[in-house]
Amino acid sequence: MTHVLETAGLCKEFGGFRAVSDVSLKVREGDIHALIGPNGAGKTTVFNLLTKFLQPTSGTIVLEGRDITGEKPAALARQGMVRSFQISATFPDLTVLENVRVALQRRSAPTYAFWLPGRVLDRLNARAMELLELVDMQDFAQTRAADLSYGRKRSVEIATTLAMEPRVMLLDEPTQGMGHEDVERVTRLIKRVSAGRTILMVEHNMKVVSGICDRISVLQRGSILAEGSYAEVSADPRVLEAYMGSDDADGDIGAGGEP
Ligand SMILES: Nc1ncnc2c1ncn2[C@@H]1O[C@H](COP(=O)(O)OP(=O)(O)OP(=O)(O)O)[C@@H](O)[C@H]1O
Repeated sequence: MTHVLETAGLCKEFGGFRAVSDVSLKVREGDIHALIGPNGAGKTTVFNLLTKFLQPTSGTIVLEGRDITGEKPAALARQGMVRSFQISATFPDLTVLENVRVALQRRSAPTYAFWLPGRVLDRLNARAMELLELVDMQDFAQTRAADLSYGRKRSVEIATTLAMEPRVMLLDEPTQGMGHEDVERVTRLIKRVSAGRTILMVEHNMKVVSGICDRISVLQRGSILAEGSYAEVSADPRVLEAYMGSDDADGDIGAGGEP
């Protein structure tokens, strides 16, 4: 089994406080891998380390065999790892199609071009429509991004992330703040766009995790407590104990969470 993303002994200290401690994470190629854990466990910090928003105190991060520990965030996208929802914010006054086209343009011509030949624009529009179809947003192509519901905005963000052609996609709480219908729609969407790529996501909603994730790493107090399938980690007494007394209502792994 090939590991597309691997950390070894990853640590992050803030002042004297160790938020992430000796995390060795192995993400298998093609998996949807979830990072879960009670509030304050260190999920966001690990995510920020992986995407280079934070520099580790010690440890290494290897992407597809290359050590990326010292890389800048922007360099990662060129190397095939893209984080959604942070760098791919939508432009509210542009239409959905224009938003995806801008993302495609950024990928194909990083230097700003004022004018594009018609045939280039046609090609970008055709590809943008393909991506919108992939996320079920083709009927909203001419809608202003600002006029979309929250869940549909996130679908557009997934399309703009896909425009970067990521082999590894990092999703930071993709269903956070969504109603039941949007959660189901975005969950289906993540499953669909996972074809041919690897996804690592921080997710609190256990229905989403149990429904689509192949492998789960459970963090507690900065360290990996357990790893495995949902069935394995949800049956692990240490995991149940870690969630016990946590105010992480959605993440109450002990409350079941079958798809
Ligand atoms: N910049 C910082 N400075 C100091 N402490 C920090 C900083 N960022 C995070 N921490 C601390 O590190 C620990 C882990 O935080 P982190 O946000 O990574 O947890 P989390 O698992 O993502 O939590 P949540 O589920 O609540 O988002 C917490 O105790 C937090 O207070």
